[in-house]
Amino acid sequence: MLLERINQVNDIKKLDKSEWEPLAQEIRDFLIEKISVTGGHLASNLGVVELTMAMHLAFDFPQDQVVWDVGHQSYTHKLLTGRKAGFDELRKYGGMSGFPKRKESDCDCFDTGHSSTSISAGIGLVKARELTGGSQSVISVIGDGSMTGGMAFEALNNASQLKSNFIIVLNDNQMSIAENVGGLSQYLNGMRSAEGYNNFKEGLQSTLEKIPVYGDGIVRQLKKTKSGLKQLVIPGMFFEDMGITYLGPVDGHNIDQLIRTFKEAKRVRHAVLIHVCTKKGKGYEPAERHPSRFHGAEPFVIETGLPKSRRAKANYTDIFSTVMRKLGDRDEKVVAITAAMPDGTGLKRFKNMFPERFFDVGIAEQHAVTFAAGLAAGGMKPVVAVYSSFLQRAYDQVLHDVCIQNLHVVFAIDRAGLVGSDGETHQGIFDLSYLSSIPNMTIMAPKNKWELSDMLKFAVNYEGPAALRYPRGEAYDGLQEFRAPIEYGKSEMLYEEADIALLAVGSMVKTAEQVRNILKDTGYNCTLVNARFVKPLDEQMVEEMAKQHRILVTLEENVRSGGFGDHVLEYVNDRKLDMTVLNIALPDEYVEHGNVALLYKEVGLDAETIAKQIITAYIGQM
Ligand SMILES: Cc1ncc(C[n+]2csc(CCOP(=O)(O)OP(=O)(O)O)c2C)c(N)n1
Ligand SMILES: CC(=O)[C@@H](O)[C@H](O)COP(=O)(O)O
Ligand SMILES: [Mg+2]
Repeated sequence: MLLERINQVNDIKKLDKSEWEPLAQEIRDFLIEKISVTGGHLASNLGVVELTMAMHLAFDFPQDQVVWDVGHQSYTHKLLTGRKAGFDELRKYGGMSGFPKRKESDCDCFDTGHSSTSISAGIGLVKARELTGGSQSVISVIGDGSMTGGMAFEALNNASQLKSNFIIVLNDNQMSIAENVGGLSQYLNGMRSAEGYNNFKEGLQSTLEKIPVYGDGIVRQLKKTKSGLKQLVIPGMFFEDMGITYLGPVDGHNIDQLIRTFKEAKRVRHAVLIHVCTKKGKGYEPAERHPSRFHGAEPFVIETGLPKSRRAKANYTDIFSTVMRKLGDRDEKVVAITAAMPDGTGLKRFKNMFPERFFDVGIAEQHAVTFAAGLAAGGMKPVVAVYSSFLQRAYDQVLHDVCIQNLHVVFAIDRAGLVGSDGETHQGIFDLSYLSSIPNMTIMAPKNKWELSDMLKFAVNYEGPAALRYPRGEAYDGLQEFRAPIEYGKSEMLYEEADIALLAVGSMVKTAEQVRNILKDTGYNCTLVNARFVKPLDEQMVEEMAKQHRILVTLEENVRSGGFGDHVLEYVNDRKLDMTVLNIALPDEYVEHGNVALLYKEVGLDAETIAKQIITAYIGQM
């Protein structure tokens, strides 16, 4: 086992060249075996095994610095930097993260999780190197999908001004999570076909040489120009024209070729981009065949590639998907937008049924939102389906382009709340705070699967910006008996008693039901209200509750700061209502990766902890 000899950074350099290929195979086997148990980002990692090995052979970590874009493909890097044992606890609470983490290793120089940040961070490291007189290499590794994000373009624009070495590795596997889309992807496809390019170049050269008297001279002259014939035959030469040297395309599974190219790249005295072509899922047939399915895989059976457990119940994404299809059918004005996540957001079925009304804009949340604003201004009814943590990117677009103009854009915010294994970069725990500060915005959260359906229909028929947020995972199918029509700004009374009132948002209604049962078993009366609307606040309901309750408990799966509870508290204080408010929410902290049920306990959002807190607060009122 070669992997037994890889225990710390740079151990790979002690191997004989003949051992590189067998090591690549062992790394693949290791990743497949471990991820089949823990789950994780398999396909992207299988694609960059040789690329990562070549980097570790050509550079010296931790002196040299690599920034992994998104970071979901950093597993081989982790393996080669002394973290082999961490794979048994990959993405588990207290275990190794699925993303690069500075606190985990000095070989991780920058934390990532959201896409398209690596070139900006890399430029920052380069400038810091220049200012401190360092000599290390700085490398940013970015995928073709992540390269479609606006930040990457902003950074390229800036990188072209660098006067010292900066290496950008563009890992082109023709895939985002789904197939990569758009003009850049087409452009890269053109460059990727190296054979076609080389044939064309040779064909062009021999045609030119045939021109009597002048032909040879033209060819000589062209070869002298900065990028020679390439400049002539590749339209635009986007990177070179910007002042960034382009090297490639390079076979990303050929370690020799990669090392040679890295050596060449190190000599460049400004920014250089190496275009590396890889196969997503390489070496594991199910992942090669279904790279999207194995992008972020649940535990699976290695022999078949099938998930180890089948979901018994529909999740919120499934419900959203079904209702969107119906809405698309009923109303030709309904259009759907995703930023490179047709599968994750559940828009794939809408795409298949209404391809002309479906838009995958690439990993470009900011553009997605302003594009939706344009659609709304043009009379359409756009639904932007997006994960809560990724919408953070588009705060200004929501405010400036949608809400100031009061445009009718619907935000279907999936993965709102704790998402689990992806950890702090992906927890959707800020949206209630960042959205509720924006005038004109309406915010809803469903208590169960039927309410998601009702709220989506309501939002699509409402005039103005409307957001609905729902969590990752299984849709709650309890409380079916409560299905009053959605009324703008109105909450829903579920159980009316006295003394203690629970006012819960979305996913926390289910928890509040459990809390209420615990409290009742302990001998306390307890009202339960489903908030439904986070904005506007149902002030009338709050006033009513102040009449019969000593304590009002707000419950939300969002940070406390700026969240629903904060607004309720503000109202109660402003009106001097005679009632104590207890805000149950997430603390002002980032929540790390781990199983969601466990995380709830850690942050005090589980029913038992909440019930104890309420009893303590209530007794304090006696
Ligand atoms: C801002 C943001 N939006 C969406 C995502 C979700 N996401 C994670 S990886 C990925 C695709 C990345 O494609 P690429 O960079 O080509 O890497 P590959 O998986 O193909 O190696 C997407 C859309 C994200 N991490 N960050
Ligand atoms: C790395 C990344 O951002 C995505 O792959 C994310 O992990 C997907 O999360 P879901 O599994 O919740 O769709
Ligand atoms: Mg890709």
